[in-house]
Amino acid sequence: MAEVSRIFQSVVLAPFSHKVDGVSNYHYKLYRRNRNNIINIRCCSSISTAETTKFTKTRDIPWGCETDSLENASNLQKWLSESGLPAQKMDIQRVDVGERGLVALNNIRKGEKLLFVPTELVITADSKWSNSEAGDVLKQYNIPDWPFIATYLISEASLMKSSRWSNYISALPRQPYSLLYWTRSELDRYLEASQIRERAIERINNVIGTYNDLRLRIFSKHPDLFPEEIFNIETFNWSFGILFSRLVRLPSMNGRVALVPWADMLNHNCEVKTFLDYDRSSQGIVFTTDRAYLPGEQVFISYGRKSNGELLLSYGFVPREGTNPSDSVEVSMSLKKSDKCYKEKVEALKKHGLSASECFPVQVTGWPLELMAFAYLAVSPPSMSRQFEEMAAAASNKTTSRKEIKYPEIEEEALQFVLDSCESSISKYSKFLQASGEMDLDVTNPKQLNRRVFLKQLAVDLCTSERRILYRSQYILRRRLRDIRSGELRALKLFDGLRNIFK
Ligand SMILES: C[S@@+](CC[C@H](N)C(=O)[O-])C[C@H]1O[C@@H](n2cnc3c(N)ncnc32)[C@H](O)[C@@H]1O
Repeated sequence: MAEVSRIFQSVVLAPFSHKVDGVSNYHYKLYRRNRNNIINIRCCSSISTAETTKFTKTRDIPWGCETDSLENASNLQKWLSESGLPAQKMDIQRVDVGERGLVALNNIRKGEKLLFVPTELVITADSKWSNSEAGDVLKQYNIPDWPFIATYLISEASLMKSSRWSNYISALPRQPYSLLYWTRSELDRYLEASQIRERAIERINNVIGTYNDLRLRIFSKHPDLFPEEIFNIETFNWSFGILFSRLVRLPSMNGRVALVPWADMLNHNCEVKTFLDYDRSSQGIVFTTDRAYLPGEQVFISYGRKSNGELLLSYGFVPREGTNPSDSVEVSMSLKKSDKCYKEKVEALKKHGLSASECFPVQVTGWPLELMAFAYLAVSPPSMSRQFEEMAAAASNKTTSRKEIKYPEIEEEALQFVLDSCESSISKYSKFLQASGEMDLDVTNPKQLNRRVFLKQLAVDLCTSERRILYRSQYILRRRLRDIRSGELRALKLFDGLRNIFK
């Protein structure tokens, strides 16, 4: 939900390399409404690193529910009202976008505050542990909020009815949607063209690294409090999947991260700007509507200004093409190894925390200053070596002054370099999109087929939207280059004309 996924990258305990000694293997069931069709998926999946694919004993997640279960949602609703949630103007219902969601019961005005979930009904790193001994041990280790809450959630879930959160946990999806649950071969097969594949692999490895760190440092020393049957990579994948798709950062609570039961039934809409926050006057979690809703309409919030790739990564869905104003595509750019100044340029980039290959986000509306600075550096000749440092600094977004740098003498080459990078990306997307019709011919297992159809559809939606942005950039770049070249041609003609006069 609000801007949390990126934070994870910096807070997980990830001193571990990508070497993994345990790999997860799931059996799970997915029921997914995709646009107008319901696709039913039941399959087995595994998460593995590139190097290792070791299958361990299958362990099912014994808590949570199907992603569209209304029965569990109504038990949650009942428990929340009994626990102090005020009467609501919304109800959990089956919806077209997001399977379950909150639907207006009455007219809701624009600018109205909704929800008022009391802080006692919110899960944070300060929540009371039902197993207080386990909580006390974990607190001694100074664990960051994400892995701390992930462990808390598993601990509470394992206590089933004895946990005060049992009605909440029973209404959480047993298999939340996100790229965390795609196998390595699925990521390679469907997302090869998109940079989001790298982010997904990094995230999967971070979760495994975090779990391994907790296991080595804490769980193995307290097996009575953290038994492996409960605290294992499968349950950690589940709890991190829940956090990625439901945790919110509350700006008015000093940026605390929290799981907010009931509020986390709200689905995302790219056009909506309102988000969840703590309201000091009512001392509850609220959001203020930025449009009116009629009874029966689904109410939405914003999970943050995220690209389609980021939404797929954390939440497992891709908005309809052209509906996400925050959509962007990561374009990869690399220095040429044959560059005479390759070493000096790499050195300059290194000083600013960059490497010879970098990715930059491109939007329909344009590209960042950093991308142009990297392009200038990539094409600059040895005679400009004194400017390498300045270019590398501007390519890194760490500089405080985000001044646009311009080198008219190499602008054409730099734009051509950006165009080449976009075109090489476009060809990867086109290759995938062309082949996607034939991709499933080799499927022999019908159960796998449904999953493949579903994942492929998500990948096709993502790749189509990312390629669309690149097409737009290609158009703008070609026009700029044409203008520069025709300007040069005019200047050349003028020069020739003058020369003829003086002759
Ligand atoms: C915070 S939960 C929202 C409640 C969720 N629908 C449920 O029933 O538990 C986030 C999940 O809802 C679904 N979702 C939210 N917004 C969506 C959208 N615009 N399109 C499709 N699915 C969406 C995704 O599965 C996502 O992982």
